[in-house]
Amino acid sequence: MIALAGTIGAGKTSLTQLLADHLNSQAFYESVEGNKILPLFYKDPKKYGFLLQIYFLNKRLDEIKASYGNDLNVLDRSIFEDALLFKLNADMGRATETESDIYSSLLSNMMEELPDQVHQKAPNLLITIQVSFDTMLKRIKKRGRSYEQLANDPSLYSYYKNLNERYVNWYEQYDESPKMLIDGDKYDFVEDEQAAQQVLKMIDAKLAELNLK
Ligand SMILES: Nc1ncnc2c1ncn2[C@@H]1O[C@H](COP(=O)(O)OP(=O)(O)OP(=O)(O)O)[C@@H](O)[C@H]1O
Repeated sequence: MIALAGTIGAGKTSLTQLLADHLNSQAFYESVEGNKILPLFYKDPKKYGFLLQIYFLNKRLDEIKASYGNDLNVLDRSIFEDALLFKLNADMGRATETESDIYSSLLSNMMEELPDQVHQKAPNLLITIQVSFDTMLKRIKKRGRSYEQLANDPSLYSYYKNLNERYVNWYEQYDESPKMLIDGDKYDFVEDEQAAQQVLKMIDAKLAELNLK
């Protein structure tokens, strides 16, 4: 399967739809609106940080299993990014070292590839959308989910800034599968049809290079 990656508001959900339509495959979304723990986490990250990660881990594995059937199915977020978010939260004192260790070992246990399994769990391709901090803030504001708004909680500014910065390194170090980067500032594939076509063309070329299309 193809997994999208990128910071909050990068455009993963939109590109997932665009790409699945283009490839005539299935899109898999993790419903943010139906996530009851997320608003609790934003209100009290220390209390709900670990629970939220376990919730996401479970959901992402569900998505991976559901999408096995076709190498071109598209997932709106990769399971591997959650570790980045959790590490950030742990570094901010919102999770204990024990929670962080248990999470890491659970993730690697869940994602271990077994010798005779027919389908791999890692994606065939990871597509990361990279956006500047400025774009990230604009998109979060435009989308307007109340618990994500800086106006309601100014302390989110440093959380978002730190997260955005960490994504650069995370992408460089990611080695679970082939990968590619889309410049989400340069290509506004949501508002600009021409940009959308250019992005799809780049992805097609990468899929051809990997013999997936
Ligand atoms: N592992 C995680 N730990 C903490 N918060 C998370 C985690 N994964 C997602 N979130 C939160 O869930 C919300 C939705 O995140 P996500 O980036 O998946 O979708 P999105 O913001 O709709 O992105 P896009 O616009 O790229 O589709 C955000 O508020 C994000 O901070």
